Amino acid sequence: MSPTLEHTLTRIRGRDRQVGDRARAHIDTLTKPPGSLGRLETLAIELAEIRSEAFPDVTPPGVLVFAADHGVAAEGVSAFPQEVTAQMVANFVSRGAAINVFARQIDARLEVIDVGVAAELSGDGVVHAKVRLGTGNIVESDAMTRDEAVQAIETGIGAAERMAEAGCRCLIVGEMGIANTTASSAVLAALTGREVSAVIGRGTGIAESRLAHKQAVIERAMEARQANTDDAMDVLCKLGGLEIAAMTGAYLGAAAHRLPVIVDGFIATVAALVTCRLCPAARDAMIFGHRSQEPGHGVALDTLRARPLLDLDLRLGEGTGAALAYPLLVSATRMLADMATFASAGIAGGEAR
Ligand SMILES: O=C(O)c1ccc[n+]([C@@H]2O[C@H](COP(=O)([O-])O)[C@@H](O)[C@H]2O)c1
Ligand SMILES: Cc1cc2nc[nH]c2cc1C
Repeated sequence: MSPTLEHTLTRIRGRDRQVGDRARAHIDTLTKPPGSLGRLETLAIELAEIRSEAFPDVTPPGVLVFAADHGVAAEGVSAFPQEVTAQMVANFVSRGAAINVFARQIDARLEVIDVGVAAELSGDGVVHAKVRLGTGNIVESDAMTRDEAVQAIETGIGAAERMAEAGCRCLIVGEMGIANTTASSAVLAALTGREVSAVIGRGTGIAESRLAHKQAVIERAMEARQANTDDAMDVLCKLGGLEIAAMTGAYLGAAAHRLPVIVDGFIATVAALVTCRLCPAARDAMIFGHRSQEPGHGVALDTLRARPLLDLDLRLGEGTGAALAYPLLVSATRMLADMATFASAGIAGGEAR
């Protein structure tokens, strides 16, 4: 049994600033001009604060990929058919997807979790936690009920908990779901009050000429669903997705376990925004891996006051951008733990000290 959402929310504390101060003081004794390692220094301090350890360790990492389908795919909002979600899950299982390659590169434990793929999947290599066969088409009905959203969130919490119990010290969270940029844009527009035109993009690569159709679909869905924009849970249920809900749970579970969690691209960041509206303290465990090409990602990042580590023009999802950013976290912790100090190396301090 996964821990409940209610219980997990009570366990989330913010960062440990005292430990951060100790890490900062130590960094200022290391053999380099003060501040010269720039954002690697702030990253090391953030990791110390999240882990509540002056010398944090982020190895080994764990990768969670949540897969689900979206009824709104029927409106022709993606460049790919819905079956691709299930087909990509099979690709994750046979270890051929980009996230498999990058997860191997960083020696990560990887779990693929079916929270709502619109096909019966069987066999090993997938965690079977299907809540339903895809969401409702948000133009016609709510995406899911509140009970279904809570079930998906608790699946995410349970997955983060398994990674913590397996000894993972950092989490990477990704997703797969045809049409999920449509659901994510709808959630983002509802939660920020921004125009739909400011938060949409080409997703898997729809033609520029189909963007107006995608915008109209989202506007119709928002008009029909009338979500309470002050209630992130209502927005998630009416306009969101099962993998978005599960990612929300994984972020909450990570925060409850003091696991730094690297947020991936557009969909993952919209899930991070839902998470922070449900539990503002969960923001403290998040490190933002990269800036996706999807235009709405900038809006989501700005809303969360987040500055991602990388900007590589990615727009894949699966957790790939987060996995690519992970080695920087390792470098930050190694810098903190392994560099010589001015005193130990017998090097004269400069004026700036
Ligand atoms: O992570 C991103 O920023 C990102 C941007 C565009 C597309 N994606 C991926 O593409 C799929 C959604 O695109 P679409 O066009 O079907 O809505 C889904 O499987 C995502 O993982 C992911
Ligand atoms: C092939 C393919 C791989 C993906 N991985 C994440 N989203 C995806 C969408 C498509 C279409």
